[in-house]
Amino acid sequence: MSEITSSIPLQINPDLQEERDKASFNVTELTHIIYGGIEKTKKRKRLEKLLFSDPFFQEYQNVRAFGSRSEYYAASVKKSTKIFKLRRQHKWTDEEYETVLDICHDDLALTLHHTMFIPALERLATEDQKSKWLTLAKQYKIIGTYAQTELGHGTYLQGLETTATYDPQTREFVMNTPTLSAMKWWPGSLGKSSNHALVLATLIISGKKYGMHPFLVQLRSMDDHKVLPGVRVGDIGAKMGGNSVDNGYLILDNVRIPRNNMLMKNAQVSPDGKFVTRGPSKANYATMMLIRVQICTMAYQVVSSGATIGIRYSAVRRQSKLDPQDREPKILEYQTQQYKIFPGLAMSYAFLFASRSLTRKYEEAFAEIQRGDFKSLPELHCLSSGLKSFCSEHSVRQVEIIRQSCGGHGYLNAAGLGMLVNAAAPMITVEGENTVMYLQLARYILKRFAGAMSGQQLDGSTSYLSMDPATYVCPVMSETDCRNLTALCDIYRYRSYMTVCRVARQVQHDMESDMPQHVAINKNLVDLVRAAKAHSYYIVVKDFVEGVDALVASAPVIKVLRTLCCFYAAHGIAEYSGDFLESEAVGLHQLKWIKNLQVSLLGEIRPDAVALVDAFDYHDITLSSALGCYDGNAYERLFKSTENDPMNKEEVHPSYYQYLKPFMEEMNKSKL
Ligand SMILES: CCCCC/C=C\C/C=C\C/C=C\C/C=C\CCCC(=O)SCCNC(=O)CCNC(=O)[C@H](O)C(C)(C)COP(=O)(O)OP(=O)(O)OC[C@H]1O[C@@H](n2cnc3c(N)ncnc32)[C@H](O)[C@@H]1OP(=O)(O)O
Ligand SMILES: Cc1cc2nc3c(=O)[nH]c(=O)nc-3n(C[C@H](O)[C@H](O)[C@H](O)COP(=O)(O)OP(=O)(O)OC[C@H]3O[C@@H](n4cnc5c(N)ncnc54)[C@H](O)[C@@H]3O)c2cc1C
Repeated sequence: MSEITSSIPLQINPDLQEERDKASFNVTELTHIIYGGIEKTKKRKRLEKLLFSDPFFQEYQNVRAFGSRSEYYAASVKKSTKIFKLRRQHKWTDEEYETVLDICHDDLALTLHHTMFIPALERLATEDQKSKWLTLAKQYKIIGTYAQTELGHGTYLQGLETTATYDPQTREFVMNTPTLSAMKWWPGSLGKSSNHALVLATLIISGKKYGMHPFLVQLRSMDDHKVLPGVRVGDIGAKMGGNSVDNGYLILDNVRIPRNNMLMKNAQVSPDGKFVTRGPSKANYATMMLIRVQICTMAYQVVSSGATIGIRYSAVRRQSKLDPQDREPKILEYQTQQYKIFPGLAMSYAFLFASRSLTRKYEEAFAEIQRGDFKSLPELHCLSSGLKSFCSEHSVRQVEIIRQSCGGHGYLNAAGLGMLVNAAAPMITVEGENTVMYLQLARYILKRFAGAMSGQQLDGSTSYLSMDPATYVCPVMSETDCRNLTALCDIYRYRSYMTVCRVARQVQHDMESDMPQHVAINKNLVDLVRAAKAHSYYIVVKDFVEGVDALVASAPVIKVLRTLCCFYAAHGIAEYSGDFLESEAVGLHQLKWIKNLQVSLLGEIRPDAVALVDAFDYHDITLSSALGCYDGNAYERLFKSTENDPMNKEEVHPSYYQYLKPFMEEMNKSKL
């Protein structure tokens, strides 16, 4: 009788325990730093316990893995409503609620209600409108979404075709979808869940267009959820990931809404049809900016989850031989394995500090904007556009590398990595496609560079563009200098300066050669994106260095974070060495030293790798990975996961009787 069972051992896998025993620092201390203090960590733990003591959250994982699209959506609606009810029952603050959403770590069917609908009402509605709709939305008496993108246009907002035509007779707006390409297409939670939508449409008064504005439109009956007259709405179909969300389409046919359903904080239409604006026209883009900032935090969560799975699994998986006399080593011992996974580990901490710094800047600027002071809006727009693109691009790519590093098992849904990559992939597209957002940053950088050239003193993230490049000497004079974080940061800064300078001069030269501006810009788009990427890389490295420098922590924690920071910076220079050489931020000698350092740091990080991911303190249900579980019993958990596979329900699958049996009978009878 075989001894093989799918029961999970109670003890931690000794291979993982061994890793934890040799950590050079206190993991709990680092966890507190990550979550913003001991109280916050404790609160998160309490919330985790409360949520996951409900068996539903475990069952949900099975539906997610094995259910049909419709079952998965239904379970996710259930999950959303459970969380909403718990929020009310326990009177969670906004911060506690955000923590719960982080713990849940995956798309809720009603996600748009809290990620965009409520924030949009908060930012775009007048106080009167807020007291009506925001209150209803926060009490879940209405469920809404943010319907901006159309089949024909997502990026180019000036191209949106949905119209809101003011009728002064009835004091209503008439909402219309004039063409196929004008139908709303993509908004999350639109297809089946929402009964209201914030529809972004072109305002028309007396035949004149006044740009894009937000209109609150009821889509479904509050009695039976049936679609209202003039509204056509549905789900747009299965996607690569995020299939718990009903991204939808919406067609409006002469749907009339009261005048007061236009959100009028930034622009108003008076009863007799007069249009008045307050603040800059881009104030209506405020919700997008918020989510761009949040995507940086999501990118941190994505890459740190991937790193946790990859590192824990690599510490319990043994394969092949290093020392012919010894047993098979943990795959984490292979330098190549470290080279695949440790960049994701270092990136996690880099993005933690960068997203924290960006969030702080956003909050400061938002407070100013609330007071009617918009001066920091352009800087914030460009910083958030660049970092949103940089963090999403790098995190998704890195998690895919980690998935590959887990060999065959990484390809299983039970590993959690494929689902993570597919769920995270849209971060690259949503809230502004990355290339387009990099170009927004590049446009800003070019203007600032031109300002610096004409003697303006710059401040904010681009202040370095007023540097005198002639004074630059590579600050790495010897191999030991390579560990100097400020020196590494200076190298990034100079690379960015030179990349910006080169493209700015090229654009200027092209324009001086009588090329129309749009032709000159398009001819240099690739280099403009390069400049935006170089700038964003510099900002992330700078935030990491400054974040570690400012940390109040024990010496071992500071030491390990400095090592990671050094590795992150050195790795980037090694990976993009062509750019760094071309810009003469480093010479060949420096590059060689930095590459040596990059590889030798792998060995320094190795003993602390497991502890560094343990510090993220992800709950097993949050990670949802047989390979990345805290106890390291990966094989048992993989085998256990097959029990829930509906394919294994019957000893003989019904398809046998339907197809295989008759086929085999026919084959057996055949004389050929
Ligand atoms: C394990 C953890 C798992 C966690 C979960 C994992 C994964 C989750 C994955 C994904 C889910 C992520 C998030 C979920 C939440 C929401 C879902 C997504 C919702 C959406 O997806 S919702 C639609 C978003 N859809 C866009 O995002 C459209 C992008 N397209 C634009 O945004 C514009 O169209 C633009 C900017 C390209 C051109 O706009 P335009 O044509 O009007 O302007 P123009 O080019 O003329 O520029 C004139 C002047 O405005 C300035 N300017 C522009 N924007 C500004 C702003 N915001 N603030 C201040 N200034 C701004 C410029 O800088 C310039 O300034 P200047 O003139 O001084 O140079
Ligand atoms: C999962 C998911 C959820 C979403 N949720 C919502 C939602 O809730 N609400 C909502 O309103 N929308 C939503 N969207 C839509 C999303 O915001 C858009 O898809 C996004 O803004 C990109 O626009 P697009 O699809 O028009 O891309 P496109 O602009 O068509 O991009 C296609 C290509 O064209 C290039 N391109 C376009 N313009 C330029 C340019 N000016 N310069 C250089 N290159 C350019 C891009 O770089 C890209 O390579 C969602 C999308 C997804 C995938």
